[in-house]
Amino acid sequence: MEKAAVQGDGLLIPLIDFSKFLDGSPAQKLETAKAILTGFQTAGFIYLSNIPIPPATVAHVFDTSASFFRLPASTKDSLAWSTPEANRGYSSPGREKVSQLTSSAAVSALRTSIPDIKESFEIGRDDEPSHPNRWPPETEETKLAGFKQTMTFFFTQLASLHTSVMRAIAVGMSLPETFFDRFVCDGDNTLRLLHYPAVRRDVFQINLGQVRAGEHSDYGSITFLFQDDRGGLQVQSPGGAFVDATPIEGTCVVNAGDLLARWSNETIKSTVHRVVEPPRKEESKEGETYPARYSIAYFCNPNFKDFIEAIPGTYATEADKKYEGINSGEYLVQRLKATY
Ligand SMILES: O=C(O)CCC(=O)C(=O)O
Ligand SMILES: [Fe+2]
Repeated sequence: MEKAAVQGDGLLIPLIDFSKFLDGSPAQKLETAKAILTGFQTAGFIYLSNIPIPPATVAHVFDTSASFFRLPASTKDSLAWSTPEANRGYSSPGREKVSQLTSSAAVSALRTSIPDIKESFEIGRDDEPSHPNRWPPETEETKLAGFKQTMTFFFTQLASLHTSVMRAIAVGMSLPETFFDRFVCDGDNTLRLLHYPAVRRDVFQINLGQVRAGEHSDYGSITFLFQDDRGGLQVQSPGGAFVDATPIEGTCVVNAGDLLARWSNETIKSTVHRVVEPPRKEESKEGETYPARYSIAYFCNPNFKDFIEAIPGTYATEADKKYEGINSGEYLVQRLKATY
């Protein structure tokens, strides 16, 4: 049986060895698929170990990301994120305020009062002529040689992992293993590099409600999240408390997004999470700083062209369907419009 990665206040996030789905016996494969589905149905979050992406690859992406964020602000600003339709480029601290508020007026009011302390860089699929990626220059000065290649390679590896995890969900649901393949084959996903700059500890005392990333749920099918060892990610329990999702070396956090919750007729949960100041290790002193935190999120979506309606087996009769069908791309753009 799998172990718990996180446990507290009625929240249990399982730690699952994904190699048992990919390379295990038929019995191990089925057991792993069921554990993955159960994790998404109960916590909305799982941790996966032994994913088929080598730790050295992930470490290299983290190093490359840190080099990007060291660029001068003017260079980063020249690559600015432009529109929800493109959803590519750089967002300076305060640009995006993730939250559960849906009116952009309410989000704007919140953004000006307590902006998230973070900057990010979004990369989409690179074969989209109408929405080109905003690649930074790979020159002597930028020290970013190989940036585009590193990121596009990682993007492709994660697109393939998306397909594999959706296969596990299909097997868990007793659907044909490749049921979701045709819905995720386009790779309409977003790789987001995240940097939470070093911040004085007292900022969190002075501004009540100050966070590194506000509470929110993700929008798409599933998100893969790689975090460094700083900590600060928290996941909301069924009782409403925020529980630390402590980093575990060699694992990746995977959470279900709102569109998968809707697609599964709410049998899968899209759980609220946030990033706060790291857990206290010793008594804090005025003026001390928390070091920078880096994370990498890969937001997966059903193909933007696809129409998403309740997965077979998640409803008994038409009347049990909780939502109308919706186009995947339109859904995402509508969600992004509210937060930028
Ligand atoms: O940085 C993290 O650990 C979480 C980021 C996140 O939840 C997001 O960008 O959607
Ligand atoms: Fe998130």
